[in-house]
Amino acid sequence: MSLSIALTKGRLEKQTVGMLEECGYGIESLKNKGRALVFPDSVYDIQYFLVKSNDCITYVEHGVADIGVVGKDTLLEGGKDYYEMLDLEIGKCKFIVASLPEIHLFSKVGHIKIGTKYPEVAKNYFLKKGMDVEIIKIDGSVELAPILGLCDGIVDIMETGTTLKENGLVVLDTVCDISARVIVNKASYKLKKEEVMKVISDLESMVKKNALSDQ
Ligand SMILES: Nc1ncnc2c1ncn2[C@@H]1O[C@H](COP(=O)(O)OP(=O)(O)OP(=O)(O)O)[C@@H](O)[C@H]1O
Ligand SMILES: O=P(O)(O)OC[C@H]1O[C@H](OP(=O)(O)OP(=O)(O)O)[C@H](O)[C@@H]1O
Repeated sequence: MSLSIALTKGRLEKQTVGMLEECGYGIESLKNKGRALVFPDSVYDIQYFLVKSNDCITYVEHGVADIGVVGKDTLLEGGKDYYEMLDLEIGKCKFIVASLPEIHLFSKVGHIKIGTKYPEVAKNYFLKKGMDVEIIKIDGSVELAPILGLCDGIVDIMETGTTLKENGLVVLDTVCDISARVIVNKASYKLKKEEVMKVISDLESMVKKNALSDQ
């Protein structure tokens, strides 16, 4: 049976394609892609498509993609109607809480405003802390918001820490680690189990191989 795999384009794309290639998948069309969005595998009966991270979940939940590769950040913020099968241990970064150093966010009295691209993650974090905050949704360059006074602090992704540092912000807490995950449509898991599990186990052996070579 044929498989459809949704890959998140952007930061995760190159490493995901690299892992598939190392597993022996025929991904030449993904490497020389131009403006195409759908790519046939030259070895297996698989088609890949490249989508934005939120859309990856949508395609998998609706069964248009049997399998998806997407960041844990997007999974924590989005829907839940899929199986999360594997941590690819690529695209590693973390969710952090940050602010300007002079804002004592956790001891601040009165109304607290938090800017973020990830309102669900931020809401759940502050709920667990027992803090009542106002969440302000921002679509990008989140570090700008506290500098301009839109909010007191942010919940955002940190990888190297350069963006925070260059904008004079300090990390106050880590919310959780993030990495790319493989998700599977629930019906595909039952109806195409053999094909789906082959992809998962091929990728899993690559994760193990990468972990060994990192030691
Ligand atoms: N420094 C980083 N900043 C953001 N995401 C990162 C970073 N490092 C790894 N990632 C992972 O890469 C995924 C894709 O990020 P990318 O910036 O390519 O797309 P995006 O979050 O949809 O943003 P955009 O809307 O700018 O395309 C994220 O969901 C996250 O899991
Ligand atoms: O710790 P660093 O290595 O500096 O990376 C973190 C930055 O990268 C992401 O932004 P992105 O480049 O995706 O742009 P955006 O803010 O427009 O989403 C994230 O939101 C931080 O701003």
